[in-house]
Amino acid sequence: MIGRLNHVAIAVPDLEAAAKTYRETLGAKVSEPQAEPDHGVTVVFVELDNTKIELLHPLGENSPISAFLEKNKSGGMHHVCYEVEDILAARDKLVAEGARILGDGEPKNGAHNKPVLFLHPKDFNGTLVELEQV
Ligand SMILES: CC[C@H](C(=O)O)C(=O)SCCNC(=O)CCNC(=O)[C@H](O)C(C)(C)COP(=O)(O)OP(=O)(O)OC[C@H]1O[C@@H](n2cnc3c(N)ncnc32)[C@H](O)[C@@H]1OP(=O)(O)O
Ligand SMILES: [Co+2]
Repeated sequence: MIGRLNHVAIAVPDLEAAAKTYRETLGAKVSEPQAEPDHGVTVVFVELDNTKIELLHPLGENSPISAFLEKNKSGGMHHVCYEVEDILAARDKLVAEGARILGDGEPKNGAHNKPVLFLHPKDFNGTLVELEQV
């Protein structure tokens, strides 16, 4: 069911500083900040040869990542995103097997304007998993 690793996300306390570190210290190609109000985050993508790093910062009052940054003041690994061909089929299989889909269970378009879902970290070895339909 899951295919390529689409991205690894890191929640950061200072998006501009993190983007500068990846661009200047690590010499990577880094996108401009992209506000994603429907997801309560602003994101920047670091383009690597074999995948992407998504740098995340809270946007708005009810960001789903605010509590995470409260607990992890320097930031930290937040989620992994796997690609799937059919996100509804993936969801139905996961639900049938007892996995918890976060939110209302309906896919919403993510930063790549493709449908995404999130799976509860407690069901996947303490790791927040995002699925993106490609
Ligand atoms: C623009 C879209 C973009 C894209 O790629 O396209 C994105 O990726 S958007 C990313 C931001 N959106 C989300 O993360 C949506 C899904 N996340 C959530 O709904 C919440 O973050 C949630 C429910 C996973 C955690 O929310 P919160 O931290 O407020 O809840 P709790 O404090 O009650 O945490 C419950 C339990 O889970 C542990 N936890 C929290 N976050 C993570 C994490 N990132 N990885 C692993 N574990 C996590 C937390 O420590 C609690 O565990 P406990 O043992 O009970 O302390
Ligand atoms: Co993501």
